[in-house]
Amino acid sequence: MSCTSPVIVALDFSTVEDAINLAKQLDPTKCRVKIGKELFTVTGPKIVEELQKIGFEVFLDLKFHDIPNTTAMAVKVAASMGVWMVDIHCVGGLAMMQACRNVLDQMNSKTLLIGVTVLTSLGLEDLQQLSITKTPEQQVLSLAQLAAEARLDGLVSSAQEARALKLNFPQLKLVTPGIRPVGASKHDQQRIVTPAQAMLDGSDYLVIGRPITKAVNPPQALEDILISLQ
Ligand SMILES: O=c1ccn([C@@H]2O[C@H](COP(=O)(O)O)[C@@H](O)[C@H]2O)c(=O)[nH]1
Repeated sequence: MSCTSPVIVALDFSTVEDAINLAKQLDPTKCRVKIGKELFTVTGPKIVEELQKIGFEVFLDLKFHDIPNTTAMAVKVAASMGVWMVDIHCVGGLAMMQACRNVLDQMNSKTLLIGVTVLTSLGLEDLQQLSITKTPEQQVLSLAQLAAEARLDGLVSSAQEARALKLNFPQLKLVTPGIRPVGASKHDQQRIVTPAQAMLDGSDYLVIGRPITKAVNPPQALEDILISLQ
């Protein structure tokens, strides 16, 4: 059965056992799962297969960023593993994003290609330290313009930028981490939004890690978030 829920649970774990143990508590019709750098580095591709075997659609969040050929070949391998979604950094540039789009088109792949704009852990001061004089929203919008030109399927941004992105790029799916239920710890995130507000503002997918995975009762934490969206 395919998943219609907007929630993507970030499985940020350091062992296959911990990741599978958490995934098995969740229902694949109520969320998708995301494999990030920590889990993939420790497990390699077998974790993708294991999660697919128990019914989950997988977002492989490795945020590829390299020269066009290297990035496109990495995206090709990810797509051949049957992942539902894969991401690349928009700051890799237009040619890099186009190379990734082309490789997926040549394969007739259905894997969604998503461009990371400005990480949700970054605020205005962090951008200034990087010699970026734009606000986070201005920087997100200018990277979104390039991603749209490269015909990406969507963007990773904070839900704080969702309204402006949906207005200007209605064709792009918005994947938004930095989601925090009211009262939850921010941890290392800066540009946070509640699940309900993110959906109201135009997010298509909510990436949620610690508020679910570190909860005393992870399936109940997911259920509470889904109820808050009704
Ligand atoms: O801008 C970004 C891009 C990716 N992420 C990833 O999302 C999750 C968020 O986890 P939380 O525990 O809910 O903070 C994590 O895997 C990040 O690598 C992001 O946070 N921001």
